[in-house]
Amino acid sequence: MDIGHEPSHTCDACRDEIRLSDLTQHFHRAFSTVTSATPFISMAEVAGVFSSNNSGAKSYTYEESLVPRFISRGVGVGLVTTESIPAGSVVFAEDVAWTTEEENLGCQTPREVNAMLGAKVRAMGDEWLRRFLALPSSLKQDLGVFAGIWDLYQLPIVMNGVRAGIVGLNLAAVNHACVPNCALTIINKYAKDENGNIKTGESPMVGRAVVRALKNIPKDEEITVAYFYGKGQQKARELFSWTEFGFFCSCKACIQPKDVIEIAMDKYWKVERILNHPDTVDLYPAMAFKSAQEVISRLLTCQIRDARVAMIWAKCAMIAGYHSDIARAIYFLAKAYRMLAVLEGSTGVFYRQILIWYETPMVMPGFGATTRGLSTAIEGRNMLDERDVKEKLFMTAAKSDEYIRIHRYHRLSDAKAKQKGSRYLLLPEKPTKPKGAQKLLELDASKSEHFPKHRHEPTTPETVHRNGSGTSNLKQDKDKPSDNTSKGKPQVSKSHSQTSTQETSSGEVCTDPHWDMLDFIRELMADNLDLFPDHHSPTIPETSKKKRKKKSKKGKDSARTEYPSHEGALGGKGGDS
Ligand SMILES: C[S@@+](CC[C@H](N)C(=O)[O-])C[C@H]1O[C@@H](n2cnc3c(N)ncnc32)[C@H](O)[C@@H]1O
Repeated sequence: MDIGHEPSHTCDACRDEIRLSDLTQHFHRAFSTVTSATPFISMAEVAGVFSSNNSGAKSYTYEESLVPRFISRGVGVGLVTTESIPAGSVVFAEDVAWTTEEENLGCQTPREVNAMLGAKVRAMGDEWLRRFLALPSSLKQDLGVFAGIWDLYQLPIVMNGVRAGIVGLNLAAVNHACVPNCALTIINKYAKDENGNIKTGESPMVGRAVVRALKNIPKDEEITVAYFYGKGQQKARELFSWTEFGFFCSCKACIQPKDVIEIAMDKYWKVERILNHPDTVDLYPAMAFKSAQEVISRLLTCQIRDARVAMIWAKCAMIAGYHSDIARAIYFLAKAYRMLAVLEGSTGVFYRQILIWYETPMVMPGFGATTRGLSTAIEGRNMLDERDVKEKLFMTAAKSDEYIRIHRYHRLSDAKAKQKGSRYLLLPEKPTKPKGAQKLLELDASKSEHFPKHRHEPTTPETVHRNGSGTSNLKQDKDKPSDNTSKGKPQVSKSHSQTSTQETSSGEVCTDPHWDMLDFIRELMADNLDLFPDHHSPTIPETSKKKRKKKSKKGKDSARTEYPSHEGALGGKGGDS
């Protein structure tokens, strides 16, 4: 939808990818749909708020704070700010006139082209016509007044696979930059039938252009947008701008190439191919994530915060989805949509697509092809609240062909992380087989330690604390998987009550709510058959039976007082002990 080419369909560099497997095509199709301008009438209506024709609307934009100024011999005139513009602001939004390539080819002579463009421009209204005719052009004599101006100021775009050219009165002075400070979004208006449905067969009508600030733009800086998303090193970008747009890019990044930008652009070009490759997606997911992490950080370092970065986040989400890793997919999609909200506004087409995937990751193309990354949405949302998740998110510790599931990462406390040099402890994928009841309990205790803390889950561990410390130990326990051990071994409880809360030698409380809760309910059901007539005495593991024997010695009442909140939930008195 931003101007430029559709990577999979128009440029030579991308042509090979089209021949790749279905999956790659699927990826491309998914993105070409959302990146090309699609009919979106309501956005045009929303953008109407910013219309310069609307009285009082100008205060929402910075149109009045822009002046045309000579920039350089390479780029000619550009639009420069007369005051600073905060990131995310709409710099200007305006109606644009446009023609499709087909309409141009339909004309037999330059005179016909001029007449066709004249009709388009007149349709924009008198004021627009007047300002259009005031644009200077040396081609008026050769091509005719309208075509002469049009030719100099049009921006070529691709929409739904159709090549077109647009002209806007402010846009006419906005230059391209490979590292732009603004994002350009084009909104199309399509004719509607009597039922309000878009007449897809008809050429779109006049659309609007919205230019948003991608960063804080200081006074006296030129407003630039990406006519195309530059990738590769300067020579490659120059070649592309020449073949596709008819000028040798003379933006700052191309005139004075800096290593940091050149490396980022080159990496971006390579990583885009890596992320699109079906073998990477399927066989080398960790390599894909690591490459993505590197390129994102490089792009951001160069202040490139546009759809290129959002696209990488989105592609990572698709790779995670391919492996049923909902948690990572959600995180990646959240990153993408937050960035797109600034780029496109909350009603942008790409933004809306990503938001749909964020809400229902299962509808992403290719979702669930393998179950290597199996995780839950809750794990993903919890991760959004975590700091320093890079290691877990991008699986930096994994070998290229590995996939480390989210639940294996156990977050360490700051002190421990500093000591270990890593934020997470990587738990084994398949725990070793437990030997006897003791091992089983050990295993169970460790499971409960790294089980994701669900936001909306009842905070069982807090309620089972007997020492009156309330919530204080929950975080400690989470941070210290091995802290419930004394000399490296877990404190194994001897009685039922001790399995739930156990003071360690270090004075910390061990919690094992999941197992005990189940046992407790089973016991309750067994003891109250009249209340639970359907109860068929479930098979209780050996360990539980032993525990029960021991506990029966101790007495049921004591067990109940250990679990006041559970009892409350089951109709008992409840309350903290
Ligand atoms: C919409 S006009 C922008 C205003 C134009 N610079 C002028 O002097 O009128 C687009 C044209 O500006 C030139 N241009 C824009 N960005 C450029 C860039 N990065 N390098 C070189 N020329 C550029 C190209 O000739 C392009 O066709």
